[in-house]
Amino acid sequence: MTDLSKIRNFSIIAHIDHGKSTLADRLIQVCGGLTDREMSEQVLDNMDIEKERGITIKAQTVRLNYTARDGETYELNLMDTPGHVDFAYEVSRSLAACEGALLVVDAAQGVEAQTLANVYQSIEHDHEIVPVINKVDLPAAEPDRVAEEIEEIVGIQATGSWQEGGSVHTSAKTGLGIEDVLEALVARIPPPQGNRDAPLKASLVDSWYDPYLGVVILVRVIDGVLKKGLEVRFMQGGTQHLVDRVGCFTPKRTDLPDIGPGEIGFITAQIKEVEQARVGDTITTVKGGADKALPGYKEVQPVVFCGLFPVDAADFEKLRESIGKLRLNDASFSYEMESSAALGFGFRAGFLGLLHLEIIQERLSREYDLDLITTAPSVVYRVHLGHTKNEDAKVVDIHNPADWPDVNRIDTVEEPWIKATIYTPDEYLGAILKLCQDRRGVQTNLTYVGGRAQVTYELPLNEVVFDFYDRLKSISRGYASFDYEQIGLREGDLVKMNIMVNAEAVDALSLIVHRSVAEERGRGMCERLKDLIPRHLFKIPIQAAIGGKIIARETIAALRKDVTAKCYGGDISRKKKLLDKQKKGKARMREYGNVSIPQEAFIAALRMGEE
Ligand SMILES: Nc1nc2c(ncn2[C@@H]2O[C@H](COP(=O)(O)OP(=O)(O)OP(=O)(O)O)[C@@H](O)[C@H]2O)c(=O)[nH]1
Repeated sequence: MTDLSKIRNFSIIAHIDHGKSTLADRLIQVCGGLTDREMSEQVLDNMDIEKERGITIKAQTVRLNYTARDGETYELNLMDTPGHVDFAYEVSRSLAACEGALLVVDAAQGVEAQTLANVYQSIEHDHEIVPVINKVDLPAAEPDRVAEEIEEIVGIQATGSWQEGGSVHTSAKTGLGIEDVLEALVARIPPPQGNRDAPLKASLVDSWYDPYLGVVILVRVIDGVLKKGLEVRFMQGGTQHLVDRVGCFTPKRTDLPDIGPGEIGFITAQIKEVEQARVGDTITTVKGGADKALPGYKEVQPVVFCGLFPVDAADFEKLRESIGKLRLNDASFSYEMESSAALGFGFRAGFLGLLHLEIIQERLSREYDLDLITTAPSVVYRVHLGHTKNEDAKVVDIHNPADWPDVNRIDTVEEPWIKATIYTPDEYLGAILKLCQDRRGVQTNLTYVGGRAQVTYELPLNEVVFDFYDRLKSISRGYASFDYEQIGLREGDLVKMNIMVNAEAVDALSLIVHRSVAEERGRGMCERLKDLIPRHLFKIPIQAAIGGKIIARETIAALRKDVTAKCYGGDISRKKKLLDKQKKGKARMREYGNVSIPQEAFIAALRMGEE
């Protein structure tokens, strides 16, 4: 157990690509945590998807021993935090476990919106923030300008040398300035406080499933000592467990005799499901435990929902198994079985946000080799129902258009809103304002900082879950950054729009939309479907309707005659091949009002496209 004054707990805040992982690797290398060969792989981002998309999903912590220039050896705990708004709660729990943070800013790019959100959180946790201006080796680097920008935008000192309270200049690539980062950490980040003799209080920072160890729990001990063999109680979850392993990551897993106050480490306790080890819970001893849990616990609720269906109906069991496995490691997404006339059996799943949805979807297709159809994402609507002869008035939360109540019973509908902060080079501002305006946004602020604009909008979440982020990226050629937080429910004139093919409603294409944009969306959808559905022998009307009212219509003209009949006269084997091919094709079609709709059409129709 280390003397409290020799411990430093910190996290790294950085915008994607500003060099967080590279810097972390360097810190590990300097502290001798790994050999060169082991360093050849980036250590902190360990999932494929994280690597490819450059996003850290699960927090990992590394304990480093650093012998400083003062001759003392310090225990540095580096807490990696997920870098995306969808995981804001996990971020807040990780930050709460630290006393300080490194703020890494690219010397050529400067401060970005997403960095800001995390910095503000860090400031809220009373962190000592050490600015690190990275990539000073780049020809385009302007460390002095960026230092001024940090002062101006973030409001912390960044000019001057790090010894004077300014920023550390580094190149994580060449290794320049890495020791200065470690010295600045030791000198400027305060040591943790805690009482070894008080009842045990440890904060559950993160948990994940390990096939060999079961659920691994990352903890920050506040008071008391965590040891193997201790009977512990999870104060929020209400369960009891026997601690059977205590340790840390260096980054290799290393067993320890105990974890004392101020320290970060992991425990295992024969827990089978991450659901039982909820982030934010307080761990104490069964005997003589603490009587009050640590503040800040929150149960996370999914906010974005969508249907997940296998393209090949025969894959349903495989999908069920795979979803179950993923859920073992991620208690924040939920799912239940759903069936759709168009898409067969599948699941309705809930996510923390769009990125979370994409990650799960990608893992299902990549790790489990599943071909999936995802229905349009939906948010949770609060619907107020009036009373009827037989039923009292009541309030229901709806996240599936299929469950939308009868219009006549609906009094009012509320929808979730967000506050979005967008940070963009000037030249794209006009197009971005238009996009926000088109999505029912209400502008609340617009400021300019060093040739870039920061604009805040209040937007209905349902306008954002569609393709807002993709559109934003495409109109700003990738330069705009976007960040959001939820700001509660507001009443809205929301209606269910059905899409009918040959007079039959296609359930998978139903949407909840605001009345003001319904016609435009309906028209877009009908136009796309017209191109996506092959011609049949009869005329096919495609309609968008709200209740009984048709708001948009397209017609697919009939094929005049059976053109295939005469093409393939003689060759039997060729004809057979063709029939086989047709049969396979049929399996991927869905019948609606006698119309065969190719599977691809659903996917393409749901893509909002470049309207
Ligand atoms: N020239 C230069 N490139 C750097 C430096 N530090 C990192 N990079 C490069 O910048 C890119 C992003 O670095 P990462 O360390 O993956 O960035 P990150 O902030 O961890 O990004 P995410 O993990 O994607 O959030 C990589 O191609 C690095 O090689 C540096 O000091 N100089």
